[in-house]
Amino acid sequence: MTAAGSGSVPAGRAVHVKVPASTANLGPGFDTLGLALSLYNELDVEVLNGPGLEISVEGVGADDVPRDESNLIWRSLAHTFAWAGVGVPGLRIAARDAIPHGRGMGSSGAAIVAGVMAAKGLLEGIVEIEAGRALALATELEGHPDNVAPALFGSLTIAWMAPEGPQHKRLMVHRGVSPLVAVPTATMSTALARSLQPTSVPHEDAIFNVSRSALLIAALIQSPELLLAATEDKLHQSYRASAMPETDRLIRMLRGHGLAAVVSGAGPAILVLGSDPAQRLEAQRLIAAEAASVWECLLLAVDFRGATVVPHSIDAVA
Ligand SMILES: Nc1ncnc2c1ncn2[C@@H]1O[C@H](COP(=O)(O)OP(=O)(O)OP(=O)(O)O)[C@@H](O)[C@H]1O
Ligand SMILES: N[C@@H](CCO)C(=O)O
Repeated sequence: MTAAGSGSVPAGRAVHVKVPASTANLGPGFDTLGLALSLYNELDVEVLNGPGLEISVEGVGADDVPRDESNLIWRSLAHTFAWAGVGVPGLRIAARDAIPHGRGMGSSGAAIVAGVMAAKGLLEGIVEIEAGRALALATELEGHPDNVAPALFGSLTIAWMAPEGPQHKRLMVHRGVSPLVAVPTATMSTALARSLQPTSVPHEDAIFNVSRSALLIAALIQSPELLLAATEDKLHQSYRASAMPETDRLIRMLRGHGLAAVVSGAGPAILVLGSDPAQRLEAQRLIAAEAASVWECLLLAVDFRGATVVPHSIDAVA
């Protein structure tokens, strides 16, 4: 369905977009649960006087990002304009990236959300893009909603697919919950990780994950002391472990010390959900002692705001 908009975006219109990283699954909540984290990609987008596409990228992973129409941010922006029924104008896009690619911190989701939000800002007054539409457009490109929902709305999100499209519920997180993400130098594509999943699982494993997912919501919003039990999983991590053996080994080690460690998204980064700040410092110490050189520990806060877009003066656009 498209919005059949009329009109075009005037030259000189410019927006600034900020999108948080996200960690999906959180153990048992495969393709459903996600948490926004305080690490951000930023973007300036300006409408040119004529046709064209100029993309500049700075920061983490900049060398790997295409500068043409295969760029994920541009594809997402163009997808949103196509839904709006408005032609894409010539654009200058300047990206500053902090979210590492292919680690399980929602870099593709953030790029997609950046494109949707940039389009939303540029189309303001021409075609309005409501929150539910933004989630639908982003999910169409990402394939599953568990990263794009927290990237869009912030905090902890439950996302699910309904006949009318993806839906979400945003929840506040208990203030004791203290995330740490341990990021390795190695990467893992989400597509590869998903290819390792079986098409069906034993009924008892499904029951196991239903119980832990329900418990995990209680642990995250009310009872962080339950996080270790609540982050157990039988739906995805064991099937993917052979593709990321060091991640698997460190998670077992951390969980053996009573810490709620899980694969972050499709990996290979590790998410530790401390029930208080001291727990994640303990996780940081244990990781440094075991695997210092190739793992960077990020002590992050939960982002409660989600993606933002604001008009931007062109004088300030590089
Ligand atoms: N800022 C960006 N600009 C353009 N493309 C990006 C950007 N960030 C990520 N991408 C694209 O997304 C790909 C990584 O997506 P992938 O789903 O494999 O990993 P991820 O999103 O980091 O991890 P996960 O989905 O497990 O959280 C990159 O190889 C690149 O093609
Ligand atoms: N739920 C997704 C998150 C990564 O995009 C997966 O684990 O494949």
